[in-house]
Amino acid sequence: MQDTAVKKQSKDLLLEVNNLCVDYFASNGAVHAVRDVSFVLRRGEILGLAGESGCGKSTLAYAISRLLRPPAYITGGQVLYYPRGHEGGATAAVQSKLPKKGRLTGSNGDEAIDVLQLSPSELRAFRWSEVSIVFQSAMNALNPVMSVGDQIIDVLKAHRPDMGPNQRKKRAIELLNLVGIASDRLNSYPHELSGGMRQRAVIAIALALNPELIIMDEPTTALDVVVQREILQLISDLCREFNTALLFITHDLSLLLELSDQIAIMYAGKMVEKASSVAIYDHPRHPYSHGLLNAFPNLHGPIRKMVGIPGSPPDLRFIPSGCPFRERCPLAFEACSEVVPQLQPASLENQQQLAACHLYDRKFRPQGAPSAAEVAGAYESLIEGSRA
Ligand SMILES: Nc1ncnc2c1ncn2[C@@H]1O[C@H](COP(=O)(O)OP(=O)(O)OP(=O)(O)O)[C@@H](O)[C@H]1O
Repeated sequence: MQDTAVKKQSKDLLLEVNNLCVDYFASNGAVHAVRDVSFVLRRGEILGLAGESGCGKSTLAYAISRLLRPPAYITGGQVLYYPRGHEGGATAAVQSKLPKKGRLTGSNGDEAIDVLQLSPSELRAFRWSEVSIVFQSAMNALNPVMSVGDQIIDVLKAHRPDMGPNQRKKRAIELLNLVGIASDRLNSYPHELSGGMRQRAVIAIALALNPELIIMDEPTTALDVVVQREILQLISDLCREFNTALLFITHDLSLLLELSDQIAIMYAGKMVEKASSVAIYDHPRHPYSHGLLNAFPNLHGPIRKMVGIPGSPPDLRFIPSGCPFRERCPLAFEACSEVVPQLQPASLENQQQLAACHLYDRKFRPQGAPSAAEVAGAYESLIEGSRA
């Protein structure tokens, strides 16, 4: 029974990122923006990526979608994409543009595409039909001199040559309705729509070709809180309805708690914790995750005392030895400046909650992991100390 379950789970793999590294070769030194990041994303899963500004979230998203431009270079690692089977909803025209030759065998034994090796034409097919990308301030990226309907129809024209004009128009109306925009807005121009509606139109375009994965980088930051929540709910409902996986990036961890199945937390280019949203909310293990969780107001759950994290992240050109968070960590000890911690299960009870922190490694801390209260207390003392 268990074997079948494990096999089925691994069959659901959609994206596998292995030891990805990205540097910006700036004139004043190489900025190590993404450092040895590994994670998997399953079909239909919503993964939230959080971390302070500058920790490498956008760079990671650009690297996965092969949108990096010099001076950014991928200096190591692998991005594997597991294409859907024949039963999937993709159009045959689009499927055929993905390479058949040179496929690798992924970690679950299935055929995988090596995204970092795709040719420009394969990349175009991959980006629209398999992966849609919505980047920061996307709602201002709509073409101001084209109606929203025509912008959707344009995407269909380019990628669905099998569709006739009537089918394309019908699909554009269907997509607008899906995101809560009435059909009579088909001929509206972006300036005739509110910010929230423009963002909905962008989501409709992202969904146009039934992608398997949508990557969204801070898509709602320009909106007020109420509209932001409506849009997040819409995104989550649509992803659940179509079993679309979502990689959602924000610096606001509280937004991710409701939206995501899994949350990954980045600090100074590294992934420092990955777990289900419930586990992160109930008991964040990495001291950085704890600090981040208490740095934002939360609309639900018990009231938490907002404390913030004193100090600032390191310059990514000169990353300190050992744990990159140690200089701000209230519980850092000797090993933290000597050994780089690796992501590993943080507790025996939950092997799926991974943290890159020596506090959870018996080799370095034989007395066992600190309790949540201990981490909170250590933060309070740190803050008191920084005020004194
Ligand atoms: N063109 C560039 N040249 C040099 N360094 C860069 C360049 N673009 C980004 N960086 C640096 O790379 C690091 C990661 O940036 P990135 O934008 O990926 O972070 P982020 O977590 O997405 O931040 P934000 O939430 O502010 O978008 C930062 O330290 C940033 O200063």
